[in-house]
Amino acid sequence: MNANPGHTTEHAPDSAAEVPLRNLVLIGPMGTGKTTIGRLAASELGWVFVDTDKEIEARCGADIPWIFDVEGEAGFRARETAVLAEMLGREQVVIATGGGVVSQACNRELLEHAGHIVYLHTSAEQQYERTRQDTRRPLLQTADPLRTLRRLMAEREPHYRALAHFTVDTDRKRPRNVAKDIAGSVRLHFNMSCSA
Ligand SMILES: Nc1ncnc2c1ncn2[C@@H]1O[C@H](COP(=O)(O)OP(=O)(O)O)[C@@H](O)[C@H]1O
Ligand SMILES: O=C(O)C1=C[C@@H](OP(=O)(O)O)[C@@H](O)[C@H](O)C1
Ligand SMILES: [Mg+2]
Repeated sequence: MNANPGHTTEHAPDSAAEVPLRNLVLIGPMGTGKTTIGRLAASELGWVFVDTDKEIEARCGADIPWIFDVEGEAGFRARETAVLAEMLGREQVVIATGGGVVSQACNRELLEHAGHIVYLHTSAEQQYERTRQDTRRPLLQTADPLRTLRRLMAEREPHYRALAHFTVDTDRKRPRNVAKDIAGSVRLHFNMSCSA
């Protein structure tokens, strides 16, 4: 019983899980601009930027093609889950994920408890145009990368859509403008003023 009914106290949450962390997570297929736009969105918001692929490479001391070659995709996915779990525990961070993050049920579960999730979408043709000169995506080193991109999209898109709070089409849009739209959606989601 409260002996002093007029007195209010701050309610301390029972566990850290009750506190919604303010972070932004970019999901979407290869070549939609998660890495490029994530960096710009972080600078719009004044938040820290992290890219799970870069973090995996830094921790492993090897690049993604090497990890796929030596450890297989399964080895890469295990590293990705470990990095994702750690990044999602941080505040005011923009996290660019790799396109395959939604392929693992454990990652999808982690993402369900993340902050604001934005799905970057673009056509398969644009994805192909943006990635075809780059040999650092092992899953696209196939005879027909456009077909691979379409197959991966068919498998993964239901997950992108189910997880996202906000979806942006990046076709024919400048990364800077997309980043501004995303920063606006973050401010709305967390009820932040422009200077927050
Ligand atoms: N909105 C955009 N318009 C044109 N090119 C873009 C756009 N966003 C990204 N790019 C280019 O596409 C390539 C892949 O972008 P990246 O950020 O690495 O994508 P992701 O991380 O989603 O795979 C880069 O060369 C980048 O400069
Ligand atoms: O779609 C995928 O499975 C992958 C996407 C890549 O990241 P980007 O989406 O940033 O290219 C990278 O994580 C790895 O090559 C696997
Ligand atoms: Mg990337």
